[in-house]
Amino acid sequence: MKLIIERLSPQQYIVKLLLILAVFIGCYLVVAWSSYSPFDNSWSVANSYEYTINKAGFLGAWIIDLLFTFLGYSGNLIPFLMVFIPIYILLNGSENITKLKIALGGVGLILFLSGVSVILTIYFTTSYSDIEHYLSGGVLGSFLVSYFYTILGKFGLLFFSTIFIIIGFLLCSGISMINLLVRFYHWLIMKNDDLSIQEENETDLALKNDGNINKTTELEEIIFYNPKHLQQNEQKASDNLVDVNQFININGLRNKEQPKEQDLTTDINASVSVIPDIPDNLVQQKNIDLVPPAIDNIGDLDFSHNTTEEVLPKVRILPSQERELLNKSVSEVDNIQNIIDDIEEDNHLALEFAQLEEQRLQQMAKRAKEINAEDAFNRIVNESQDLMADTSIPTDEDKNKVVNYASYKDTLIHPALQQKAVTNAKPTTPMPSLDLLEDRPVEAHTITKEEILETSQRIEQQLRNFNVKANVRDVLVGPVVTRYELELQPGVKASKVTNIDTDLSRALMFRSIRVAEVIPGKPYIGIETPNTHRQTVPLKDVLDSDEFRNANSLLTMALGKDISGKPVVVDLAKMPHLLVAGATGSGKSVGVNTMILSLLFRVKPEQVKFIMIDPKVVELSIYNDIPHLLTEVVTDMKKAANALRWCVDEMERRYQLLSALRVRNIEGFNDKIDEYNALGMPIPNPVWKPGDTMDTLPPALEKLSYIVVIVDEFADLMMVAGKQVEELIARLAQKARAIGIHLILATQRPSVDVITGLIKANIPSRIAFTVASKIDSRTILDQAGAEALLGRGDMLYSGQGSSELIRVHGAFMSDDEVAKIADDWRARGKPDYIDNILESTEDDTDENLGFGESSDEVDDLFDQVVEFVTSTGTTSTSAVQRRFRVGFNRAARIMEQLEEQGIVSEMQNGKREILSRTYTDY
Ligand SMILES: Nc1ncnc2c1ncn2[C@@H]1O[C@H](COP(=O)(O)OP(=O)(O)OP(=O)(O)O)[C@@H](O)[C@H]1O
Repeated sequence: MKLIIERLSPQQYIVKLLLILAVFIGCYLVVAWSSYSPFDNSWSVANSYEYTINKAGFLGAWIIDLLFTFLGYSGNLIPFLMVFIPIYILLNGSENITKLKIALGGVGLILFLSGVSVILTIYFTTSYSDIEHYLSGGVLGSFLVSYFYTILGKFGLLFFSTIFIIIGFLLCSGISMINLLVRFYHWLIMKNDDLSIQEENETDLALKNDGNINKTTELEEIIFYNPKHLQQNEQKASDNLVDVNQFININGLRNKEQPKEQDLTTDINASVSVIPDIPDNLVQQKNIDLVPPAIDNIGDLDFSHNTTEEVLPKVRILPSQERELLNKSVSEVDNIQNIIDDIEEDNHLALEFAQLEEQRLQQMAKRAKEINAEDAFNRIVNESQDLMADTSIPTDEDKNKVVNYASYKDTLIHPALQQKAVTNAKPTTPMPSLDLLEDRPVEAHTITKEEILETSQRIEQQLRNFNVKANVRDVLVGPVVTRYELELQPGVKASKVTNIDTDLSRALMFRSIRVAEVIPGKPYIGIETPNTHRQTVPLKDVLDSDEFRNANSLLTMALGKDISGKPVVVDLAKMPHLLVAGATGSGKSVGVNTMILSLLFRVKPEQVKFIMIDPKVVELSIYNDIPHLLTEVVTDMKKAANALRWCVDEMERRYQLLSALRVRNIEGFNDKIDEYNALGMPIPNPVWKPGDTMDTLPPALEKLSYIVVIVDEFADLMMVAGKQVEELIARLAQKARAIGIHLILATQRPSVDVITGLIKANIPSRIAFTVASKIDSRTILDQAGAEALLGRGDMLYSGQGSSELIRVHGAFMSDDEVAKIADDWRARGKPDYIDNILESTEDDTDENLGFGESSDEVDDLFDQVVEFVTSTGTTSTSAVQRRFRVGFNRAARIMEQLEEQGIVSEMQNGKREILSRTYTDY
């Protein structure tokens, strides 16, 4: 049993002692009250007996008589109040008692008793001259009534008495009316929760005991309990020293979604990973006919737990499979030879089958000849041969070569090295189906209500040790973390809790905790603690949600699930650019893939195009040749800078088009094109010049597609061409929103030389995965928090410059799933690459790009540009570009030279200021 030792000051000791004394006096009065007789020797009556009837003696009789005389019937309350009020105070923290509280309590009691006495006098006294009134409202009631009756009347007396009773009660109890109602509401909810959990437990236990349960129920709800653990939990609950805070509202503890039947074959893979050893007595054989898991899964077993006690109490598992799997781990590895023998026997059977088939075909050919249907027969045979090409049966001669050559088919390239192992048939559905993603089972929660209540108490206790008084109000059990929502005592700053987060996580023995200072819509702060067993969030679950399906925007992307397990869906068009940063291995690539796949499930190539930049080569190359690409995945960083430059040029071109059509954005532009096409009057391209294309007349305008530029490792790009890239990105980020170009920049180096002030100022939406330090977190989000994340897709999202952070558990998908979707799109069409995206323009040769260039050489146009800048007051690189008809890079380089010479300031928030208008000074 755990003891909580509190240190008390001498004053607190005295208060406690007085309260205990009051309880004893109260008990004495209760005895006196129970044996009170109006004929006893007492203050108001004197009888002829020598002895006292009252069991509490003369004193007891005397006090009770006094109470009755002065307070009437309400005197009955006093002995009981004397017992219960001190007990209540003792249980709820006598250290909170102050003189003011005592004074208010006293006043409250007087008001309460006065109100009650008046009401009793009015309703229970037949006549004011009657002696009875001593027994109804007492002297107090009769005095108040006789004095105020003429002033207030009966109604007035009743009205004020009721108000006095309410005010008196509130003052005595020290609670606010609103608080009272809120607590009552919480109590009601808790009760419902208790009932449903009890029902659930009963169902589960019934299932466990009932051998004749029907199959569907069995498939949906097989939950095994470790009896020892249950016992421990019961013990724990009864051992709780501090009273369980009955107003804690726990949400999300139960899994709302039950696994589907088809999930059950894979269910076992997830379940066994936490079960090192299940005692035989827990294993119940059920007659479920399911495919046994592949032998590879044995490798997934997690043997890090040493005892079954550590195994969490509720585990969703299929017993027959689990036993099979465990047996296999030992026996099948040894019996590989047997398996090979089996395969050989299978091949033998296959050969026999082939021979029979051949005979059958010969007979059919003969029959076809007889009825002159040779053509039809040949066609059928050819089709079926095509179908069987992949599964042709080896002959005896080939049998020995199977291992070496069978899978090469018609090519000399090893299948592992083939870019596209299979050429898929063109899919029939208009968009890729979600069936391409794996069905991953919903994993059961392993945290119990008792654990939650115990942790709540530990959190409150630890906070109290740090002089923070707070009470846990709500608890939210999510897929990866549990959030305890605490109400801080008025006047306590949330930052006080944030400052002690490390000490708190050590004291509470959690790997890390995160303090959410603001919970939108609630007056609480949140303490997020990691769950012992984290659930994976499957991408399919998030994409298959109403939130994703019903989103209107074309550029809607799913991120994962929030703390309560609700899908989080964001709109890239509104962001309008996104910065993703996190330490290596934190889940960035999976996160970026989630975003790309969300788009690939929604958009057609003509609607959205991608430019993918991937210095790591392996991350995005899987998307090569999908029809959405504007150019092949860029891995050379010099070319990547050209791609960004192309985007800037495209942006300028689009702005010209928008202004020619007098529309404000890409949506307006596309609507206008649709409108005129529908009228049969396609709009000729207004910015076309002869020679731009082979046409002799301006070609008709087509709808513009959105362009999403994804950079997987932004730091590499910055290293190769820092200044240029920074400026290009700043220009795109500032202006590209209206014309539909959006950037997603990911980096694993969240330092200020990569995520520069200029980039941050222009990219308001950020995602931070786990990082090493608070400083890194501040670099990304402008606030701490990301250092307390748990890795593997755990992220904080801050949208459109908002300081409010949403914790999201990223969706997960395997590389195979990504490949399947990319293959699906490849089978639908070929990309239409634009040739010059990666090429540098004439004046943007390597030298001019700034790679290896000497900054000492002043550009030929330098003087003219200075004159232009100082005379017009413009410092925009694009203005220089237009005025002098040079490429962006050259113009940017000249501006840098102007900066070096102190003529213009350095770029701040995408702008430069003119520092000197008299160039002759230099
Ligand atoms: N949402 C997720 N759910 C579960 N596991 C995840 C999730 N995201 C990532 N992981 C796990 O974390 C590992 C690392 O993820 P990922 O490769 O995306 O990290 P990264 O930040 O891109 O690393 P690097 O920068 O080194 O490429 C993955 O192999 C995967 O096992």
